[in-house]
Amino acid sequence: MRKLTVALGDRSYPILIGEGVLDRTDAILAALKTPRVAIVTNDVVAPLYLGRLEAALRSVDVACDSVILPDGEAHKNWQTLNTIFDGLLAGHFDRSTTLIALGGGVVGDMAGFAAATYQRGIPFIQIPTTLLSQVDSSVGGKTAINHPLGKNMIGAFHQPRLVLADTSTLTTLPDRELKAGLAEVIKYGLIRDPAFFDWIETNIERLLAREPQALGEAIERSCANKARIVSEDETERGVRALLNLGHTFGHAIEAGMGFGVWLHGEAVAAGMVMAACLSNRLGWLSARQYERTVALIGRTGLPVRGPKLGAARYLELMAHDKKVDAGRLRLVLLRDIGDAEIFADLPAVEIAAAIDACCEPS
Ligand SMILES: NC(=O)c1ccc[n+]([C@@H]2O[C@H](COP(=O)([O-])OP(=O)(O)OC[C@H]3O[C@@H](n4cnc5c(N)ncnc54)[C@H](O)[C@@H]3O)[C@@H](O)[C@H]2O)c1
Ligand SMILES: O=C(O)C(=O)C[C@@H](O)[C@H](O)[C@H](O)COP(=O)(O)O
Ligand SMILES: [Zn+2]
Repeated sequence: MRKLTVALGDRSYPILIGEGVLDRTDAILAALKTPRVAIVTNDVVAPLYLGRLEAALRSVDVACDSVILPDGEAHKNWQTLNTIFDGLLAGHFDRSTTLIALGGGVVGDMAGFAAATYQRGIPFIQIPTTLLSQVDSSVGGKTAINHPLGKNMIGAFHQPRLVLADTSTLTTLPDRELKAGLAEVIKYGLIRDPAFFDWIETNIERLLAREPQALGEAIERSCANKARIVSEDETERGVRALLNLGHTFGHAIEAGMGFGVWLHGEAVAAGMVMAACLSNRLGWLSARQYERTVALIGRTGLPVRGPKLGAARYLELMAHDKKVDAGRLRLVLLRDIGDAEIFADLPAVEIAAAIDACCEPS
């Protein structure tokens, strides 16, 4: 088992990574206020892992109920969030209850937001079961739902008490979802960890073949990068914005195509290509490093081009980005592989040209 800590003073919490950590009731018990939990999951994950988690909890006398959400990004909205509140209220869950998110990033973001707001805030635990959620969304306390006009527009920062990333759950994950998770793994290399980028280049076939040792290392190095950034800047006043590389373009793709058509990781992959292309056009990222970026994303089987929505539509959607400051669009761009920076006041004509250059031909 691998263990990391997100260092946030008295709100610090452990991330346990490894095969079988879902059954680590000792860690769960240590994170509970009282032996009562509500598990939030979805109708794909429940038949796979809910019974096992419930049995483990009951074996140590923890009372548990569950709320099962419909699967998918299209359901990351108010209506589904309300079903969590309905379940919690109907079951007379009080403020001493701990909520457990069992599933991918959609379940984690929604359960986390429910925990942040139910009776003004209850503790929660993340048990991520997709690669993307194990390397990114379960760590750091960003919780949210979507709005038709934009991604994650309504949410809160609310840190979990514990993250249990059981790598054995990845055996049931579809290939498309595994690749989507690798987009966020590549992101860490691009924004701050050039040695990790080199390692991914060397090991991408092992990752795609789901070699446990390679996946474990990728998850640990990703979480270590994220934990460090979150510890430095919990609420995105500065360096945390770098975790948004490719996301301003990517969120436009997700909203523009309709939530769930492009997976988050796929949209981020195409968005990172756009960000790298713009960085190259502006003279910051060398042609060689731009080519390496596109090549690695392509070898992963992720899209290296966005859908042809038209640059004007992209820019319209990107204007809703949460990094917009007093009406000024801000984008994360690359000076080099492993060296990212946030920029404002970029020429719109250059942004549009990069989008056009990185979209599918009509
Ligand atoms: N909070 C954050 O910091 C953060 C970071 C990155 C992404 N996100 C959000 O996370 C979401 C994407 O997360 P995701 O990629 O995990 O998608 P997801 O939650 O939709 O899960 C992907 C699919 O895999 C299924 N699934 C989950 N675990 C499985 C398993 N072990 N075996 C088989 N199927 C399984 C899910 O039911 C779903 O159909 C987006 O909404 C994105 O905005 C949040
Ligand atoms: O944790 C963060 O900070 C991130 O930006 C991680 C991203 O991968 C994630 O997709 C996040 O939800 C995007 O944040 P948002 O604030 O743009 O919604
Ligand atoms: Zn993301």
